[in-house]
Amino acid sequence: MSYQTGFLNHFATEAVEGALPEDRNSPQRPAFGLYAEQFSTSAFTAPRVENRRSWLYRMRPTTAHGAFQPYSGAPRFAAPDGTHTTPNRLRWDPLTMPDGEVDFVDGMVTYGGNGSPAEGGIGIHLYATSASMDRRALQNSDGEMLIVPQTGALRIVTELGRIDIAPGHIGLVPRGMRSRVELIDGGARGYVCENFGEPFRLPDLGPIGANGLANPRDFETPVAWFEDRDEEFEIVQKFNGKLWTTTIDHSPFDVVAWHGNSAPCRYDLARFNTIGTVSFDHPDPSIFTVLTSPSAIPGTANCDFVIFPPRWMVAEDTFRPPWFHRNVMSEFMGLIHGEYDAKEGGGFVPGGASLHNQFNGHGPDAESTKRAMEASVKPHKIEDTLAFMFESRAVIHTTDFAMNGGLLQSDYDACWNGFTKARLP
Ligand SMILES: O=C(O)Cc1cc(O)ccc1O
Ligand SMILES: [Fe+2]
Repeated sequence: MSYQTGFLNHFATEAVEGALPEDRNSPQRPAFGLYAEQFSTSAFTAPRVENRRSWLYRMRPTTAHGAFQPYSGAPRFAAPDGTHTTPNRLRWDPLTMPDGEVDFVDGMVTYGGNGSPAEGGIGIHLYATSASMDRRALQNSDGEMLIVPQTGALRIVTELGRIDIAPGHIGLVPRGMRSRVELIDGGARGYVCENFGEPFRLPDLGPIGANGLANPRDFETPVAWFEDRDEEFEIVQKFNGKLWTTTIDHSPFDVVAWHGNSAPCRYDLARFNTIGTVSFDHPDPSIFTVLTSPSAIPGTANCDFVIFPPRWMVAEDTFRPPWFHRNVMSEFMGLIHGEYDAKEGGGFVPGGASLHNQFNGHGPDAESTKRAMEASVKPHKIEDTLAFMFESRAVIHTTDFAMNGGLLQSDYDACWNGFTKARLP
């Protein structure tokens, strides 16, 4: 597998020499009879710094297909309808692996979301899959997909090339781009943030300076790759919250060359340059932001993707775990491996998830609080752990599966029982 490095670069790549026009985007007759197609994930007139588009040179135009029909698979891949929205703190056990052959599309399970593909917002999904997608592709017209594997490595075949992601990596597929998810080493499970808002980008660094957090050069975008297969392929399209299907008589992965800045990429979270306090107090978790999707309100994200990676804790005279907290932003968390430092009492396990919706109090469980208050604050390395958060400006609505699917823990609130009352002088 070959990659080009950099975040949002203007890349140029060809799988066959001479396929990529050098001097213009749309020659009268592209090389070898290829067809030029512009793929736009921003409005044509978006400011240059926001403008995202690529030019694809493919064996057949994407237009050659019949009408899409409603798709009847993927029974749990559907936005919440608003009837299960709750202020309660929620925590879930991991998904069980499916019986039989279930691919990435049919194995998607929506837990929550907010907004809509038209107005922005996010969809939050977990997946459990036992089979590679074969002769079919997913086109998500509603949102960009941030894929966070928890077990099992994935090969994501996209129109612009292939990326491999194992647990500890993330993959990012642009809105509207076709992709196929293949399993590299058997069954796989993980999380997906579907971003209806502004595409993810690196956060500003402010006083941190020109370097740090996720560095642009650690993002990897595939080189052009195509397959020449004259067989039936199904295209499953997510469009305005619903799934549709159509069939074409060839592989949609027939892009021989492309150039541009709207492209899939992967990132190894181990490359994250984690920054924290070297004096006192626990910084706000925004210090751990990998990628952000801004809203129209400055500094108030449609979605922040935040990680809690291995790191040194050195703060003095400080309560080191996450503090107790009520937040205008809503917080959905997952755990890739290890233990999260605010939940040492157990219950938040790899593959599981939690939701702390807008303004509902949360923070370290009683066990973590006790340990942190009694600990001697010597330098201590938090190791073998990787948690993350999808943080969003609007309430996260939950689905029927999230509330009644058998994985919701009934006793989550109890992790905050037993705090002794302060004794005043
Ligand atoms: O566990 C959480 O809820 C996420 C979180 C982490 C942190 O370090 C500080 C605040 C916060 O909300
Ligand atoms: Fe929080």
